[in-house]
Amino acid sequence: MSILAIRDLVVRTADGRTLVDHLSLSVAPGERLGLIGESGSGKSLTSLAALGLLPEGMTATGSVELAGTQVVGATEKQLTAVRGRQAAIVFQEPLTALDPLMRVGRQIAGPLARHRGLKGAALRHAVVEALRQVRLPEPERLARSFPHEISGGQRQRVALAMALACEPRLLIADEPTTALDVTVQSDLLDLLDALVRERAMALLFISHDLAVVARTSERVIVLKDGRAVEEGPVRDVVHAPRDPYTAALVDSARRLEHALDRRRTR
Ligand SMILES: Nc1ncnc2c1ncn2[C@@H]1O[C@H](COP(=O)(O)OP(=O)(O)OP(=O)(O)O)[C@@H](O)[C@H]1O
Repeated sequence: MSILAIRDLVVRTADGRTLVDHLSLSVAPGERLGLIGESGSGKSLTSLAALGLLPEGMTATGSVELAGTQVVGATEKQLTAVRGRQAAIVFQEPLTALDPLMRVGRQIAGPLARHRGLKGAALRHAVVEALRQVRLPEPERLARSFPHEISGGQRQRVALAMALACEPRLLIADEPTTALDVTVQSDLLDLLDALVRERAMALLFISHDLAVVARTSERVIVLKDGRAVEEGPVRDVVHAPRDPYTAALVDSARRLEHALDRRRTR
């Protein structure tokens, strides 16, 4: 059974505009699926719909089954039972997930206490361990910091530690490295890849960047104007795109790669 099965998902605004248009996708346990498309293609709305987190006024129809729970039309109580434990999300901007006025350690302690029932010394130990698992140096010191006192890359690792605290079976990563500079981005992708493999977690990786998706995912779905235009193993899609839109994405990724290569050899 899939950990996430989306069928005929339609997301509309209150005034009736269709932003996601009959999208179907599924993620098997342990599978890594990439969702790619340019800005505004509906990637984020799809990821939010998967967790029942669509913005106020938007409606979803169709079916979104997350670990066997129907998310479309679910109550907040039903959603709370699957969020975190079954699936967790990391966003492009880690500050979205972090409270600027709370020390990092306390923020990670929240989900750990709720989901694992830890407290006192055991909770403090688990917080440090969670920070260590996302390869943060000096986790004891870091736990005492406020989000603004640490770097962007460190903040994204903290957001990742929070998402992993409940040991979800599916991690949704929505452009998690876009706000970071290139070397930090590369380190975070390596970390994400290692964590997903170590924990045999499924991954839904969302990005506008084909090179990044190729690095993180086995299979990819190409989204354009809220519709899936192509789907297949990453290798096939990159080497022999069938849809003209995908071909254009591949072409621009190649041109960028060549330009970078030329700069490197200069
Ligand atoms: N709260 C909202 N109200 C109205 N329209 C919205 C809202 N959120 C998103 N949209 C519109 O829905 C469409 C899809 O947005 P979405 O954020 O899913 O795109 P995306 O592919 O994730 O793009 P990006 O990479 O820029 O985040 C866009 O046209 C966007 O303007």
